[in-house]
Amino acid sequence: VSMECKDGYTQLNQYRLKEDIGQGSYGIVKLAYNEEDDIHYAMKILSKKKLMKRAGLYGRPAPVRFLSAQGPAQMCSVSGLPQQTAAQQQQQQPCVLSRRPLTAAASVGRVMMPRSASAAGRIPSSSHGSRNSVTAAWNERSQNPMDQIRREVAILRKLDHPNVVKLVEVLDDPDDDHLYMAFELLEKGEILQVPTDTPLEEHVARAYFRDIVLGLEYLHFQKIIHRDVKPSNLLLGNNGRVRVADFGVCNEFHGSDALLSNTAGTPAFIAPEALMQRRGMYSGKAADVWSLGITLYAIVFGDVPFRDDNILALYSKITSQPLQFPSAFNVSEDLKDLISRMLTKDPSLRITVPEIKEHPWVTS
Ligand SMILES: COc1ccc(C(=O)/C=C\Nc2cc(OC)c(C(=O)O)cc2Cl)cc1
Repeated sequence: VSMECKDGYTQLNQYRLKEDIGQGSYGIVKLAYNEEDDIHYAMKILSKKKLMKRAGLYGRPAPVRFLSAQGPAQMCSVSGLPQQTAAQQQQQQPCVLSRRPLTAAASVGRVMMPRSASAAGRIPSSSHGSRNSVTAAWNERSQNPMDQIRREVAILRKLDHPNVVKLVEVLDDPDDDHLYMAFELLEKGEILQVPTDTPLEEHVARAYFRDIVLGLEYLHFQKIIHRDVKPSNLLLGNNGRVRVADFGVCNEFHGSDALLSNTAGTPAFIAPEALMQRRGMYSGKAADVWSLGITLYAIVFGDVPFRDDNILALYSKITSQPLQFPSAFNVSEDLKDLISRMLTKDPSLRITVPEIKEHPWVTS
């Protein structure tokens, strides 16, 4: 992997890295021009050091930071959480968990709550929320983040479906702190930035939704739970087709469903059963359906159904607040019926992917 600068651009083997086109808890995504085939790709760039720090396995633990698209990262004291603006919450910007106990789950962006964290977000004193809770979370998935990345790459390599992103190449130079993942470029990017005053019309939402359901059905068939379905992980190509992206917190399972116990994903999209006080194991497939329901609601109404600047209030709404539709929108009864069935709080009563495929709104 040779890195050099050519008139301001970074050259990475045959790829010329250009502007940033994506950003998230994982790192950044840059537009990359491949000089060998004269084609543009999406180059996801991960920092190994950052990954190791996040897992508390490398040097000083990363401080708890809230990276928001707007302002600079603000340090937050462990005792209290900074009030996140709703927009920041929606920016789904990441929060980096440190080894130190969090009084409440970080409200913005994707969180990996150690198994021991209760819905209150407070990590019970018994676990001290120190290394053991973070490594408890990682143990659930793997000993260290490089294994996690290797698993993510192994999963991506085996996936081949029109509604799942296509990993083309991985560039990993042991001497370079960065890991590069080249994906086929989906030229139009995220299907919708939420919140927005200009949500999708029903027929557009239906076309995208059909693609996403087929992608999710394929993942579940491949025994993978995505665990972070949300608009920013749904990418649109010039051909009008949508692909599911970002397998950074996905789970592989054996048998007919994953039985999950930790909490992962983006707060506004996390299923109620994953947040219950005395939660047992819960179905991975049903939790993906919930996130898909929040996503469908958001692309049609322009915002998520449950939102609060305070993470604990948000979790309380997700688990207890009845679903409401904004009266200002005139959407079909079929669509409201489908969303209601996907956002049924009891996972055992929630609609399943096969049933979604047969729903009148999807087939109409
Ligand atoms: C406006 O034009 C735009 C065209 C393309 C993009 C774009 O591609 C953004 C993110 N891309 C990705 C992110 C991923 O994870 C977080 C993964 C993955 O790990 O699966 C794969 C891809 Cl491709 C953005 C704007």
